[in-house]
Amino acid sequence: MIQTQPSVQDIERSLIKGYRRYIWRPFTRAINEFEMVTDGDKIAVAISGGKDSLTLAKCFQELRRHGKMHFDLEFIAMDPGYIPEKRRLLEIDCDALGIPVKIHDSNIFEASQTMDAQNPCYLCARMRRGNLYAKARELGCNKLALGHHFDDVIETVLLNVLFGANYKTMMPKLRSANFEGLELIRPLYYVREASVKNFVAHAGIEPLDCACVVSANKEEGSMRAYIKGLIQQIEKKNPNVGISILRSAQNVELGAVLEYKDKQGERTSFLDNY
Ligand SMILES: Nc1ncnc2c1ncn2[C@@H]1O[C@H](COP(=O)(O)OP(=O)(O)OP(=O)(O)O)[C@@H](O)[C@H]1O
Repeated sequence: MIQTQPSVQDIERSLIKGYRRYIWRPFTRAINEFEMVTDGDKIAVAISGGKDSLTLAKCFQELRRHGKMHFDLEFIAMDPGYIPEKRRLLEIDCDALGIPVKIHDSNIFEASQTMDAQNPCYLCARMRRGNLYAKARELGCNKLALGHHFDDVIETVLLNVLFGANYKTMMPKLRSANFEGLELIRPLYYVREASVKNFVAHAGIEPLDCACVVSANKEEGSMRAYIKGLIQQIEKKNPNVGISILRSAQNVELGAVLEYKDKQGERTSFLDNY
């Protein structure tokens, strides 16, 4: 439902005032703690049109305006083959939020379905990432910022443990293996999804939700929804469970695991040094 539209200035003010505690501070904390931005950077902010990336774009605009660092921004959106209404909504939202987005076309929806009709989502995600890196490079950027948030991070940890039989977190930043010199950053790392939802509703924006024409990522989607529900259940007993899951990635004791893999995939068993 589209609500009364506040002005861009009102939205920007609310981000650093009303949402200071829940969005602005955790955003700047992640930027500083993980050293995500340095002077001279040119950052491509990837906008899918969803609530998270729209919020991320506003955070970056405010950081450039109020922060001490000097950096450039590009706002990029890849149209993977959205239906015209979705494409239009993306344009309307960016316009209402004062985000000068550059939209480029691709046929990723169609290509991933043609190449792997059974499981197009995996391919689609990989092609999407590659496409965004390539666009960022074309625009002379050295960083690509994505809208993943705190809940994405902790859900990923549990998805990996409960369904993937591995312990892996989503990293706040990483170097691209295929695009040398490009880094991926996730500045909403400490921002809760609920806060993003509130902010976007307050801004009177109707974000794109699932714009996928396949909607075949049901399995991934339903597992993630299940994990989300699970975390909400546990939060009733332990409101800090989310932080606990996040912190678990900072407290891994190598002396108390059976085996671990290093960056090259080399395995070490506890028996090797017993
Ligand atoms: N078509 C796209 N164009 C540009 N960036 C994209 C696109 N799709 C995804 N991204 C980037 O990748 C991130 C993660 O994608 P994902 O599909 O998980 O998010 P989403 O649920 O579609 O949208 P959002 O994260 O914006 O709410 C997005 O936050 C955004 O930064």
